[in-house]
Amino acid sequence: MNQIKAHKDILATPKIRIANLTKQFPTADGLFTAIDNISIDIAAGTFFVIVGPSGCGKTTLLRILGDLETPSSGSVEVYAEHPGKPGNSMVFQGDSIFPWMTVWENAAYGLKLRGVPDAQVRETVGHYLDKTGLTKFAKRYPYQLSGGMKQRVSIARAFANDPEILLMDEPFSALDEQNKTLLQEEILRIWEEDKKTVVFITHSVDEAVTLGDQIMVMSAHPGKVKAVIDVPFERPREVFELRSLPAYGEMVFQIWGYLRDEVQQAKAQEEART
Ligand SMILES: Nc1ncnc2c1ncn2[C@@H]1O[C@H](COP(=O)(O)OP(=O)(O)OP(=O)(O)O)[C@@H](O)[C@H]1O
Repeated sequence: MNQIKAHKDILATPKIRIANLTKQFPTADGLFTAIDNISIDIAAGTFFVIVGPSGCGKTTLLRILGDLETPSSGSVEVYAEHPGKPGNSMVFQGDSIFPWMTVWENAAYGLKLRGVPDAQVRETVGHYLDKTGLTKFAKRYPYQLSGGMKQRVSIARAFANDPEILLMDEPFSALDEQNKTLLQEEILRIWEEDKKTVVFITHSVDEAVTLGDQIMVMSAHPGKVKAVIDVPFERPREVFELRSLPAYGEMVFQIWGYLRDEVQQAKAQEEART
């Protein structure tokens, strides 16, 4: 269980504190180090994006933040501002909504689970279905939805749940380019409302620069922090406007500079294994 701190400690501390975090998995060949001594503080209200080559430990880190894995050593602390609210909500790539529930029921799931009064559930779910363009589809089941719409349900559910932190693992990676851009615009708009602390994994440097306040580049296995870069672009952001700025292209180029060697190293590691 992540350590949750009381409100009085919050002003003096970041929202998420990762300290000397290492994760090893037992394998047939001995211990495999997926994450190697990562330390980072994430301030409240930061849209924090993680990029790194395949297999560098991004998902493992997110799963530890989400209490789905335990650290081998070191610690992860999430500072709770509203005790009683859920610690985190996760959005994964691909299908992560319940196929037997309607859009509305899926979005309301977290709130109902913790006994939020019906009127408040109606208001909150109505708000996020509206924000994600799903109001008309509230009574549909997932099999009646496109991939982009299913991801919208997942996002509506995560925001409606109102967690301390939002964890997103490549939520748009399975979508086509147009849908991806639309969802990036939507998430920017929704996030702008209450600026929750988000940790977001992506393989796309463009997506990282479009969405993020800070970008952490991880090294190839074993996963370490290679660089943490502040993204200076003002908010609210418009995706196309932002992408037309020369400074945007320069930033993408800079992040690629950090990432390129790591991607090559990860490829070489993979080839050595096969
Ligand atoms: N339960 C496990 N047992 C053994 N090894 C594991 C386990 N979970 C993950 N790993 C290994 O740890 C490393 C990091 O995995 P992880 O899924 O966190 O990487 P990733 O950066 O998210 O990769 P990708 O970008 O391809 O999704 C990989 O080499 C993976 O095979």
